[in-house]
Amino acid sequence: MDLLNKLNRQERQQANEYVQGILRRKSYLDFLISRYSSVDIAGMDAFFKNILRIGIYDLLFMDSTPDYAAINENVEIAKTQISARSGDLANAILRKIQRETNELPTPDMEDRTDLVATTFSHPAWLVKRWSDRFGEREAFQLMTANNQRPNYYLRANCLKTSPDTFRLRLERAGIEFEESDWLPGYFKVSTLAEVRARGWFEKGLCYVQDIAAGFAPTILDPVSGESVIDLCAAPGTKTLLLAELMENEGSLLAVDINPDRIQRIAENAERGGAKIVKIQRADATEERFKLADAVLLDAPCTGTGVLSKRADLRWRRTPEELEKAVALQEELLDAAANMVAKNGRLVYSTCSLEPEENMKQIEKFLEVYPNFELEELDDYLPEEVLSDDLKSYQTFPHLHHCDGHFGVLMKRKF
Ligand SMILES: C[S@@+](CC[C@H](N)C(=O)[O-])C[C@H]1O[C@@H](n2cnc3c(N)ncnc32)[C@H](O)[C@@H]1O
Repeated sequence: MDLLNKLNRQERQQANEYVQGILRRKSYLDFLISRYSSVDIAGMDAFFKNILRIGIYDLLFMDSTPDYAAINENVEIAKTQISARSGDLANAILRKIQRETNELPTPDMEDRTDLVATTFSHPAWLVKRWSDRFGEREAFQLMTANNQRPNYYLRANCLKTSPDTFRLRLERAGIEFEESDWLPGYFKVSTLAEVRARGWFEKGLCYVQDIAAGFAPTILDPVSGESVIDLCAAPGTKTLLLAELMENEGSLLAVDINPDRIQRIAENAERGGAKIVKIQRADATEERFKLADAVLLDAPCTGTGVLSKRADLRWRRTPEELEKAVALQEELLDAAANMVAKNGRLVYSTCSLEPEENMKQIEKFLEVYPNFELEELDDYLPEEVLSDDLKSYQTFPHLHHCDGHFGVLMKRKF
């Protein structure tokens, strides 16, 4: 973290590109290292392995880095930071890979799951889970989408500007964008650098928010004067959209358990002019709140819908983590149900693709809480993201070209 703070903005972006990119391709890069190195990768010094990963990633996936720079710079680091011998070894490996770029070996493990996991750089348990569920072909498409550099959506902050004015700003600045027809005010861009350079984030004119992340506040549909609780709110991107939809009138309580993340809600609300936001640090499973007209539970989850932007998650999540997430979501849903006033609304959302965290979780909930009922969502969202009964949405990176999000809207009847 200290090192990151010493970098300027451009260097930070580049560091992020390397970290995310290498994490997206880690198994495949390691496969190449094991094929081209005379030293066994299992016993290889971690720093040296990372130098090789960067060098190979540079050679194969970074068009902006010339091959000679990819080789020389990484060889030099190995030489000066480790030893002359390591420099020689890095040089031999990287030069051979450069020469053979067009005929690189493909993974050839006997076990099918291992082979696919190495080829697509995903953990074996996810490969198995997704292949069983979607079939191999579609699982390949999903993993391929996860390995792409992500596009970003900018959402115009309607407390400070309008979609029309913001579109004009983008046009005048010569920033290429694609405007979504799913929700108003979302503009897809391929890089954030130019928007950052113009200071639009600091001025609160726009936020980075995937279009599918906008679905949950949209279906909660809060109006001016209502009381709303955003139960797992940090860093507050959905809170800000709620404040906008409420036209800054009413009461909007943003709750989160994490002290560092909660600070970011305050910063974002201040920047975006979301004046009605009150912030409370609390464990939502324990704290009692006044009944609200509408509650958003954007639950902590495995994040398997956002593996392109959060490449690290694929290596950190495990089946045990999935079980833990499901248990916490169940507790949070219990708590949320007791915060909704009669005739009030509850939205449950995740950025997961896993049924246990999504519809199966809701089915269990509805068995315990017959006073809640699912609502249809076609008044709010395009049918292409809705289930057949129109009562839930689920996006997939390979089908919808955005992050994978799930959500439902429930009404409390009695
Ligand atoms: C998916 S993130 C929320 C993202 C946020 N809604 C947004 O759009 O910016 C889930 C959040 O739940 C919070 N959380 C986890 N357990 C919690 C609990 N028991 N009570 C309150 N917040 C909790 C985490 O700190 C995390 O910030």
